[in-house]
Amino acid sequence: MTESAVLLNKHEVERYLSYEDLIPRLESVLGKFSKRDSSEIIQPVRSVVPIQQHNGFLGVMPAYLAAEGILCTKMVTFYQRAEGSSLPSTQATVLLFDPEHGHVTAIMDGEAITAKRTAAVSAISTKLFMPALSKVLCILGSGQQARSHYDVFTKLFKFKEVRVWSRRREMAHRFVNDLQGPVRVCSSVKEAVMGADVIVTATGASEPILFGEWVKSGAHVAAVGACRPDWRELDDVLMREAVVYVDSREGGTAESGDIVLSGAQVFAELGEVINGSFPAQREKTTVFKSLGMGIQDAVSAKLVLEKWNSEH
Ligand SMILES: NC(=O)C1=CN([C@@H]2O[C@H](COP(=O)(O)OP(=O)(O)OC[C@H]3O[C@@H](n4cnc5c(N)ncnc54)[C@H](O)[C@@H]3O)[C@@H](O)[C@H]2O)C=CC1
Ligand SMILES: O=C([O-])C1=[NH+]CCC1
Repeated sequence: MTESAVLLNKHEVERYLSYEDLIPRLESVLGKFSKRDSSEIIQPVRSVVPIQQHNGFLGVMPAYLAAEGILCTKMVTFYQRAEGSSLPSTQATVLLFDPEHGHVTAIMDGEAITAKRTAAVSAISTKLFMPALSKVLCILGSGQQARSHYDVFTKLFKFKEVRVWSRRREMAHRFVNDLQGPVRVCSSVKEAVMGADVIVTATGASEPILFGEWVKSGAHVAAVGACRPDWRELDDVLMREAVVYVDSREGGTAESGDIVLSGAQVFAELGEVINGSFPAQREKTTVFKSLGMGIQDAVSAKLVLEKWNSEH
């Protein structure tokens, strides 16, 4: 049956996936997921195969959303690349299935889905947790995630200043040269984050780069990197002093070095705030620790296929 599957490349997926359509679908699915009704949503924690010889990992991320009729899996590889490598560190393919009969209905690029849905979920966290009258956005990292976060954050929020730091200054300049709006390149993480209201960490770091002593009280940190239980982006001080939210409690406690190694307590899932079970503690310093979820890929892929169907 796979010969009838729709094949969509990165360019097509990018064209069909808009943040306007994606954000409400993600809010809805995260809220439902956090109710833990297994007759509605089944999504195990990602299975990860380490590729030790090559500093990489293969993750498999299945999800079934019964009410929406979505059966999906993403296969994603993520590698720790040497400085200066031009290869993407995150690459992915998404398969959609017909849940009734089990055949594949679509095979699509997952890089654009991963970039956009991760940034969209961080934007949802930011809408809920950032301090009122936030003025300064800081992005740590200058790769795919940094770019998608810049795009959606500057689209949705009105920051007066945007700063970027990258471990190689020339990469930060390259990042800024590709953008329309003004962005200040900073020479250190400390310079970039001091006084920032919203901080995005989207790096391949495996040791802390963001220290609590630099983070303004009440700021919101959307922490996207360090998706292995022995990797860190944030230090113990930040993790223990902030109110910590996650996308999934199971994912956070299995996969996040920032949570596991700091001993920080998870306050709530993002979906638990969306569905009203837990409050958004906007007045406190908050960390949203994102690991990525199969349900996020599933609703994104379904949206892409719907758009494609509407044109064919
Ligand atoms: N939470 C989620 O759902 C997702 C998380 N990720 C993670 O987000 C991070 C960024 O991913 P991409 O933007 O796709 O990667 P990328 O390779 O496009 O960008 C990585 C950035 O991190 C920087 N970097 C690498 N090693 C570093 C180090 N030791 N210290 C400081 N900076 C370092 C690079 O210079 C680059 O700016 C990765 O850790 C990746 O695994 C990726 C996809 C989804
Ligand atoms: O959710 C995702 O696709 C990933 N999270 C960490 C690396 C890839």
